[in-house]
Amino acid sequence: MMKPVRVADYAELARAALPARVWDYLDGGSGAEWTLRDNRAAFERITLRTRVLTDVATCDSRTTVLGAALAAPIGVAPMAYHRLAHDDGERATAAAAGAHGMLFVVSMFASASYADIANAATGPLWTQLYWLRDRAALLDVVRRAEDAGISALVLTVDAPRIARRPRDLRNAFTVPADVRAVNLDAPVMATSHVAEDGTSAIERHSRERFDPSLTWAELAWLRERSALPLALKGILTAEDAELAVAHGVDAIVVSNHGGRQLDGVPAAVDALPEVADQVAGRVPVLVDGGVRTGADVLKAVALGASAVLVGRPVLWGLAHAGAEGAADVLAILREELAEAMALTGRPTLADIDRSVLAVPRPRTR
Ligand SMILES: Cc1cc2nc3c(=O)[nH]c(=O)nc-3n(C[C@H](O)[C@H](O)[C@H](O)COP(=O)(O)O)c2cc1C
Ligand SMILES: CCCCC(=O)C(=O)O
Repeated sequence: MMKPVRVADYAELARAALPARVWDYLDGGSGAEWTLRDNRAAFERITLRTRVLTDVATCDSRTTVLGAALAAPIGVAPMAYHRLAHDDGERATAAAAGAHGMLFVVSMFASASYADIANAATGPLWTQLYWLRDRAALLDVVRRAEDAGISALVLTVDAPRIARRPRDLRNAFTVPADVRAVNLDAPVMATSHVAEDGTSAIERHSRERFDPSLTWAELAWLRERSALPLALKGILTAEDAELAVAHGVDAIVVSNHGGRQLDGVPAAVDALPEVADQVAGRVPVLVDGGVRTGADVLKAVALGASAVLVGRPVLWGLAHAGAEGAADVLAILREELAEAMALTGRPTLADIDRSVLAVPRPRTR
């Protein structure tokens, strides 16, 4: 292939670089992958209203989210095991995000230590958590993150367990022995590496270790033990957004886990207005799922997002060319966002409101 010029170009490069079963784990979704497809289709249904002659000589995409100063309202979504994509793993991702003034949300299942990631980082780092049955192990991860200077916690709430993902079931997917979630103690992790026909080790592992009995009231347990800001990731309704604010959460990430949890929930960008309207600016609202172009970022901001998170494309870049590939993916998004701002006549993020959105075209499917 010629030099990649669109984020989507990196998908084919990554597929060619990775073993099929690893590609399937990164690329795949749950069920019939309807929600996975709709995350993209929903962005493509939204058309834009341009304004002209507004002086777009300088377009400023800088913003601050939970104290993190960003060059653009873009971050890397938490994803497990970046070393599946490239040996340099999360250290490369941290360098790439930092090079573009973007946020990196480190997964609880990162394959590099928080300390090593922080050493490679030049920008803000948050970390994602799953609520483990073993509270001591959960707290241990929080302490490691705090010690490394991580500045916010993102609790994922759409995964009381990891959903059935047909590709991983067919492949009996296991995490390779040399790729480890090193911020979790070995005994906690053991089952992720054990093969068993017709099962996914990740799904099995989540059933053993994640605590599905978590309720709103118990969030206080974590708040009492860490002073870091707390975001909830995986909110899709106004009701849960209101509960999150009522429980003192500092930010919300509207997400369907990249179409990897309940198949049949709406596209993330379609759920965003409901959540943003309910929250009404009380806390920042972020969104992830299907962001592949700078215009997608602009659409999300118009619908009320303070920032977007980008998942798979960062791993595509890593798989193709390590830190350089991941950095190029982020560079393309940043350049395309600046272009979308200029060509819609919105030179600042504050100018990007719903007036930039045309009435969505009717669905044709
Ligand atoms: C390979 C992979 C691993 C993921 N691991 C995690 C994780 O450890 N924790 C989490 O909260 N979300 C995880 N996610 C979900 C992402 O944070 C994010 O919601 C999703 O990938 C965004 O959609 P996109 O890939 O279409 O950009 C993972 C997604 C992928 C593709
Ligand atoms: C046990 C690791 C879970 C990673 C995850 O959230 C995903 O694959 O979507």
